[in-house]
Amino acid sequence: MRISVIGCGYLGAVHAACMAELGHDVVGIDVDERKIAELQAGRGPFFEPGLPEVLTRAQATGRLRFSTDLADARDATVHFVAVGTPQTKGSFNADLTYVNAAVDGLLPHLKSGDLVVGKSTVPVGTAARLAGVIEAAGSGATLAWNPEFLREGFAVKDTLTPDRFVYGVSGGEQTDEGAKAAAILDEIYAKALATGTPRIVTDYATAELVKVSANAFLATKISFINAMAEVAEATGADVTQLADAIGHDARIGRKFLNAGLGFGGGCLPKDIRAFRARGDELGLTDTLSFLGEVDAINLRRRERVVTLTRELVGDLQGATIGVLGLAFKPNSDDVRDSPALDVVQKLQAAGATVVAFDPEANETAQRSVPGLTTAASAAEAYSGADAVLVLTEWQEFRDLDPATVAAAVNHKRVVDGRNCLDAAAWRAAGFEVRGLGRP
Ligand SMILES: NC(=O)C1=CN([C@@H]2O[C@H](COP(=O)(O)OP(=O)(O)OC[C@H]3O[C@@H](n4cnc5c(N)ncnc54)[C@H](O)[C@@H]3O)[C@@H](O)[C@H]2O)C=CC1
Ligand SMILES: O=C(O)[C@H]1O[C@H](OP(=O)(O)OP(=O)(O)OC[C@H]2O[C@@H](n3ccc(=O)[nH]c3=O)[C@H](O)[C@@H]2O)[C@H](O)[C@@H](O)[C@@H]1O
Repeated sequence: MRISVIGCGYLGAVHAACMAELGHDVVGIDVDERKIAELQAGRGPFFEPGLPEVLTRAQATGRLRFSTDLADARDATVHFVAVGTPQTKGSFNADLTYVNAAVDGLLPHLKSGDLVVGKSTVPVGTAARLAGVIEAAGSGATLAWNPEFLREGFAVKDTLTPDRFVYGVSGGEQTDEGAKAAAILDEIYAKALATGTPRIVTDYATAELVKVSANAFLATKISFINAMAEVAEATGADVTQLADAIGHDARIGRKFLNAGLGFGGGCLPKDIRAFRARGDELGLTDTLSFLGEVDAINLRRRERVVTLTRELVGDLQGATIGVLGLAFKPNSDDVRDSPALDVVQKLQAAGATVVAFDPEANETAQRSVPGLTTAASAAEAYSGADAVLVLTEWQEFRDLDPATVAAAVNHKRVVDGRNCLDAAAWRAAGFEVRGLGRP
């Protein structure tokens, strides 16, 4: 299959490389020349485990190319749209500027029989509108919506072996057009389907809603456990033991019950806000109002870490804080809406001197917060600190030897923002330890 992927960010670059890995002939297109240059050189433009290997392998076969020119999509018959849908400045709505521009830009290059496949996360109703735009242009191309569920840090594996495929097609699978679109997607994903991966073929609206409701559910699960952390803090209970205990119930499950600093990243926060905004437009304000609470609980955790730090050090003004972790989660260099970076900025605003280290996100964090002081290692970040904050649970921070840290800091105080440290071992090394929802 000849494929184009429009937008080569965290989603599109991985998708393009993995489609070539599956044997397809792929051109990845992005307006960002820096990203395309990095991809052409066989490097990911961001940190994603396994991506450079897949890129190098696919490029060596000649099946994967990258370009900044949308006209290079003209030889492909399937066009994945993987551009960003960020939060609109000043509102909760998804900004559809990039999706609209990508589809408009594709129109002159589409031929009869071509399939445009939306992968970006969009408000329900977007696919039907774009299908109308494509139909009106008269090329004979059609549209499917095939939402993506990959997690950063596991993006290659999640793309090649997802938990399920969802195809939103015009009128569902019963129509000729829908059946044809589903057959094309089946051919593209044949390898994963052959291993029994479930596939749900549905209409546009359901496919769009599957994506945003999955993210809303995950965000709700995290905020639920963080609400329990608040209750634990008020009562002396231990939220980690609570999560283990309720997680043994198979109906609840232990995954996504890690209390701590909460969710961030380029998706969960903006997706729950965009879902609420779409709910308002649909007259469903009350129905989705709980997502406002999910958001509020999540943001309170960031304040809580600042409060705990203030309790430990007394006055934040003039205090030196060693911060371990800047990325929104481990195994990523993504700092979009990173809870860690938010805490850093709050500490700075309160007058603290922050020295931060992240194994992969120092650079992205500095781009996002110019003037941020980053260290070349964890040891450099915590040396001389009045308190050490662990804000992203990288394995190397879990593995820190408390005695080594104790010998380097100014005061033995640690805030475990991700409940990832062995509190007893740190206390044994003389540290005052504060966690979120743990005594
Ligand atoms: N990052 C993730 O883990 C996942 C993201 N998604 C969704 O996928 C979409 C993309 O997300 P990310 O890859 O994280 O965003 P991103 O910001 O990393 O990448 C978007 C890319 O699109 C490019 N772009 C914008 N307009 C363009 C145009 N007209 N033509 C060509 N390229 C253009 C940008 O330069 C950028 O490189 C969003 O809707 C997101 O919600 C869905 C599942 C997972
Ligand atoms: O739509 C998207 O872009 C993606 O959003 C999330 O993936 P991702 O943002 O890569 O990362 P997650 O692993 O979901 O973590 C999100 C945030 O929640 C936090 N989290 C996660 C789990 C948990 O138990 N507790 C918790 O605070 C993480 O630290 C992180 O900040 C979803 O998991 C993906 O299925 C989805 O495709």
